[in-house]
Amino acid sequence: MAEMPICRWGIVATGGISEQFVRDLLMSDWPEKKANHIIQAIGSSSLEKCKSFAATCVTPAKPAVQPALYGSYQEVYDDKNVDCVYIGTPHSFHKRNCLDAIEAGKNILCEKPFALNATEAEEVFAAAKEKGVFVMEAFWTRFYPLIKTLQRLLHEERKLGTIYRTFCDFGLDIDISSLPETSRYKDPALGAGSLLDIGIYSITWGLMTLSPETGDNAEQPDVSSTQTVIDGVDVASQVLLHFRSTGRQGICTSTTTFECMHPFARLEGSEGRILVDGSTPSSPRSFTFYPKDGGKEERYEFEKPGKGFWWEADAVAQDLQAGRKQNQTMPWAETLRVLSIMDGVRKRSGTRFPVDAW
Ligand SMILES: NC(=O)C1=CN([C@@H]2O[C@H](COP(=O)(O)OP(=O)(O)OC[C@H]3O[C@@H](n4cnc5c(N)ncnc54)[C@H](OP(=O)(O)O)[C@@H]3O)[C@@H](O)[C@H]2O)C=CC1
Ligand SMILES: O=C1OC[C@@H](O)[C@H](O)[C@H]1O
Repeated sequence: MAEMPICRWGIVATGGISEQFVRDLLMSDWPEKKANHIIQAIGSSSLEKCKSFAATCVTPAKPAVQPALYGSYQEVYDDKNVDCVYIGTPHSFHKRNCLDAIEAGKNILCEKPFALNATEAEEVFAAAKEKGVFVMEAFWTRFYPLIKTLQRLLHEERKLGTIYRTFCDFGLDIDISSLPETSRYKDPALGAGSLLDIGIYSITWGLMTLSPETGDNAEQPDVSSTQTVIDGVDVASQVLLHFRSTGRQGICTSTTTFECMHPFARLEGSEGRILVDGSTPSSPRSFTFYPKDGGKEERYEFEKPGKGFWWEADAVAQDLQAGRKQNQTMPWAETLRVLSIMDGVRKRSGTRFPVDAW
């Protein structure tokens, strides 16, 4: 058996998600741990900010290795001791950050959405292929043991019999008008909008539960959609997926105007239904199977100390150890599959980013 890999991370940006990621990786143990992680370097727009981030999230964990602290992202890319760069900037910077890291020969785990549109993502993947580095979208939810169990029950054990429909809603109550103009929830230049931020999870739930394959082998569903747009920012999206080969339908909704109800997802099939719950669709904790014949319900609960970012991080460490350039759970083609669905949704409602070609 291969030794447990060690991954030395370079963290790019010191915002909310970087803090959660770093705190998780500095935990000593978690369920099904498959790798060890070192926070090797941190880069920020300012050295002061970087130091303050490290004092808050790294120092209290007393790690054996103290990270190098930088007042720029480039120094992280250039740090010879960094195996993989984690990118936690707002969406609109992902492409630039990825290209810079690739240029320096670094492997990458980049936050969701991987880019503003599929064209941007293709550019990054082409550069990664050319340079021979690993790149993955940090779609953490897909790496939860809950998801793996659910997919096995649905697609291998046929727990629901013939799958008919999936409903998933991700709602957050965000008073966008009260936020500063520079907020990533408000500024279209930063990729603001409910679809790319949280609608991506509802679409992913539709794909994961209705379609057994991922990436290149997966069916691309027909899509219809509408969006509500206020001040150039979509605040509500409904995306309907239709898989021609099976007739399965996904009703995938999201909004920043209202917190979603719980359970947040319902899967229907010929043998019954499954309700999925957790704090948000990004972080599911349990699901319950209700048989159609009125038999006894079956509940599945999953332990999750911390936030649960280590599962994706472990997967990256294992891929790097094995010399893989893509991850099987979140391959490049799957990132493109989701982005092209979201491109279509935005095209239909006319929500454009400055970089969109249409
Ligand atoms: N997987 C998940 O569950 C989550 C994923 N995300 C994703 O992570 C990304 C970042 O989100 P989040 O951490 O909430 O964002 P924050 O606004 O909290 O932080 C973003 C950081 O990016 C850096 N940055 C660089 N340029 C800018 C700029 N012009 N405006 C704002 N920030 C800038 C800053 O760090 P510095 O100054 O140090 O360079 C800033 O702190 C998004 O793409 C989002 O979709 C977010 C939340 C949850
Ligand atoms: O990925 C995310 O999940 C949780 C949300 O709060 C956040 O806005 C989003 O980026």
